[in-house]
Amino acid sequence: MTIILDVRDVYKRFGGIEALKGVSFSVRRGERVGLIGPNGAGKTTLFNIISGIYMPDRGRVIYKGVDITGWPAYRRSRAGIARTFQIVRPLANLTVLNNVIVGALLRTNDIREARERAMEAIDMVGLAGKEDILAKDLNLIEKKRLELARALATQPELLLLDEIAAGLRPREVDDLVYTLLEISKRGITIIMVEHVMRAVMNFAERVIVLHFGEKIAEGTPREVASNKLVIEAYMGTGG
Ligand SMILES: Nc1ncnc2c1ncn2[C@@H]1O[C@H](COP(=O)(O)OP(=O)(O)OP(=O)(O)O)[C@@H](O)[C@H]1O
Repeated sequence: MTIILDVRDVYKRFGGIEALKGVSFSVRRGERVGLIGPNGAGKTTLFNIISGIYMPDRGRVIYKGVDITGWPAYRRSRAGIARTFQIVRPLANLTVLNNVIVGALLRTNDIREARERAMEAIDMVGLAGKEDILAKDLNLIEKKRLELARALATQPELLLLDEIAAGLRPREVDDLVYTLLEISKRGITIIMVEHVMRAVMNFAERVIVLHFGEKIAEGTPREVASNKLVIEAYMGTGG
């Protein structure tokens, strides 16, 4: 199986805080990976480094065999790396369709193609029929689906989800995981940063655990859930 992403010995410091201390891992094409860890473990920082918002102090990010460590975010987006954000901020006064078209336009300048991609993405996330609703009139789960559609409209090969299940009820979490599994079946590689264990355990094939900027465990959801270091990390911080 081909490796789509290879994070090699990545370090990142913010002033006196070492947010990442030599993190390495690989992700296979089409894989579903969960990235967990207590608050402040470095998960979002790692996403920011993969998506090009931050540069690492040391280490490399290899995507599809190419060293993209120095690439700006827009270039990574065009190369097929997309992400959703922890706090969903759709353009409130635009319709669902126009919000997703804005996403699609990151990848193409052709408005007709952008519209087509947007309609496909809206369908994939289960918002078909809601194209003309204003984003501000959606409920939380619909806003999450819209955020997902905006990322999908860029036609990603690698999708980074930052706490997409936060704030949802268990039933909504399960519905969203179902949608994500369907998206994964299309061959899109997904890395999920998540505190909602119900989502990670039902979605991920493999889970990577960060704690104080270091990878402390990696394995199937069942393996990491019973890992002593992981249990101690969560108990120690209350995270
Ligand atoms: N831009 C920044 N400036 C200063 N410190 C930062 C910055 N971004 C992250 N940090 C610090 O780096 C550490 C890792 O933060 P990060 O947000 O990556 O953790 P996280 O695992 O995503 O946490 P959470 O689960 O709470 O979102 C924290 O101590 C945080 O305060």
